Amino acid sequence: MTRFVLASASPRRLDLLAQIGIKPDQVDPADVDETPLKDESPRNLALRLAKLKAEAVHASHAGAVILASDTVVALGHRSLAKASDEGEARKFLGQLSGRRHRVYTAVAVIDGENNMHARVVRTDVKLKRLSPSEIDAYIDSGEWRGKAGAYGIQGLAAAYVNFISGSYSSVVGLPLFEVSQILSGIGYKGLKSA
Ligand SMILES: Cc1cn([C@H]2C[C@H](O)[C@@H](COP(=O)(O)OP(=O)(O)OP(=O)(O)O)O2)c(=O)[nH]c1=O
Repeated sequence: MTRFVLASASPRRLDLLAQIGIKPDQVDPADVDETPLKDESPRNLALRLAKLKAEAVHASHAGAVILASDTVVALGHRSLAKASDEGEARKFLGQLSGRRHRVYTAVAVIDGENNMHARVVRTDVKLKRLSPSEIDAYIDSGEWRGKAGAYGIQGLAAAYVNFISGSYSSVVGLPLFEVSQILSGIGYKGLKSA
């Protein structure tokens, strides 16, 4: 069977792939510059970075299927990526508090013949209005680390999510329906059938 390489350091993405029966032959995270371009929309940022990550890893795995992804939380035209420290995480949570936002996750797959297949999935999410003590407790939990927008829907923050419309798995890090569609489309055989 064609080798499958996950170009991601995210443990969530590995778990999500396992959920649909995919165990990568190798995990080879991509190290790319995630700085947004001037006036780049959150959607375009997620798509560009997912493709960039796939391409960066593709070079060293000829003939393999490569999968990479990127998640961006969007508030209006603003992109909230991973918070770099507690102060930024606190700022992001304050901005998200009580407001609806969008989560864009892009997935990019390069097939065994070097063709790129990419999709972006939008999910709308709302966090309830957070009190200062709720923000403090969440910061103390450390769960904000390494997550776009400084929250993880799959953990403690689930208690604060009062609305979601779209793809839950995409918010966690990988839109499983679209991943499965792309992999079926390229004839990849490692999918678990439902
Ligand atoms: C909004 C949200 C994001 N996240 C995570 C998914 C991604 O891992 C992370 C966004 O950062 P990304 O840059 O998309 O990914 P990453 O740096 O973790 O891994 P890699 O680039 O190697 O693939 O935020 C959650 O786990 N739960 C959530 O609710």
